[in-house]
Amino acid sequence: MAAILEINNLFKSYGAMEILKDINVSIDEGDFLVLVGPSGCGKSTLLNCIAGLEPVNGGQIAIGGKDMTNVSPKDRDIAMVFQSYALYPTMTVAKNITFGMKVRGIAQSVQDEKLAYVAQQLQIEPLLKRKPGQLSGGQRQRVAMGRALVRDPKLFLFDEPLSNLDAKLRVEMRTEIKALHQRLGASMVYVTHDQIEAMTLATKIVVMKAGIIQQIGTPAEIYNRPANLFVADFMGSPAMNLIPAKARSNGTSTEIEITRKDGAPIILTDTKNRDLPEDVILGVRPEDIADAAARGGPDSQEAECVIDIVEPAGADTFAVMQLGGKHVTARLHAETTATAGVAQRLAVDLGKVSYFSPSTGLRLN
Ligand SMILES: Nc1ncnc2c1ncn2[C@@H]1O[C@H](COP(=O)(O)OP(=O)(O)OP(=O)(O)O)[C@@H](O)[C@H]1O
Repeated sequence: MAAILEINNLFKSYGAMEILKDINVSIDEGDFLVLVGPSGCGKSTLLNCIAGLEPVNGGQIAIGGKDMTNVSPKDRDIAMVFQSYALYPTMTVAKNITFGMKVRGIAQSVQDEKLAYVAQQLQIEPLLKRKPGQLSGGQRQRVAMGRALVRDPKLFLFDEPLSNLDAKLRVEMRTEIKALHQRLGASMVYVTHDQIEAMTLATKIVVMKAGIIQQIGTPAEIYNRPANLFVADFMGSPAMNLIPAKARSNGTSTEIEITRKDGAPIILTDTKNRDLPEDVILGVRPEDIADAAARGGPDSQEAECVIDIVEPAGADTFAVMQLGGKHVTARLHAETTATAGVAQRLAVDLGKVSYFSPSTGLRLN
């Protein structure tokens, strides 16, 4: 199957400032690609290059198998939904949605048919006669999506479409966008700085930092096997614990030594004989540290540690302790007996940990 979007060796500068550095990404039809990264990493610039709103300084962009690098935005067979909605305030919802078709000279009967279809898909039929000023933020966002949907493009581009909505509505609209993607099977590229949005929506995630792709993968790959310390820290909330440790292999298994706040060592045995250097950063997700009584998989290893802070959060309780000179968070059951200032027996699931090089920051296992 040909890639619906293929970007090769893309470079983009503003003046002397290089913003995108050697970007290579491709997605298949039906993929939901999320570009995620901190503010200023270049994700909107990359989306604008795909849309043709920004010229590139090197490389190629192909959409639907055709080179579009130098093609004007209107001929790229894309539709874009912006954060600001960009609706015409004086037109009704129906006119906002059909205006583009009217400009392109599409027959009235086809316009009516497409309008009815997207209004039904987005459940905005009762709103068609209203003006944008008479809509809530979420309803405006739906209209903006309706305008993109009627184009029936090869590729939908979304630039932080939910960032103007309040927290509750964001979650609702996120679910709607996911459902819409599943119904339509459309190909989408979506920019966000919200790693949870990225995890929940994407079939494929691109994590960016300072104009460079750090990792491309499915949400599970990115979450379970982050390629470097940046991705490990950025994706997941609370973040992955990154604990300085010493590794010693005895030929059949690997001993991992971490230092407690009282200076005493904790030795955990990783049953895999990993080829690790002596100095490593041990990466453990909060949910992979459990109360020893509720220990998880066969690779769990127990240790005792004084808990500094206990934070009940409804379904879970977070316990914070100090290991290897770092604050370490464990996601425990709501019924945990963990108490601040008291030693607790915990189990770490070594089957799920990551190891990173302290010098390069790259994944080792
Ligand atoms: N028109 C422009 N001229 C010069 N520099 C620009 C221009 N547009 C963006 N930049 C710079 O390019 C870098 C990347 O910006 P971009 O908007 O792509 O980042 P982003 O990852 O989308 O961030 P955010 O989430 O804050 O929108 C930033 O340092 C920004 O200041």
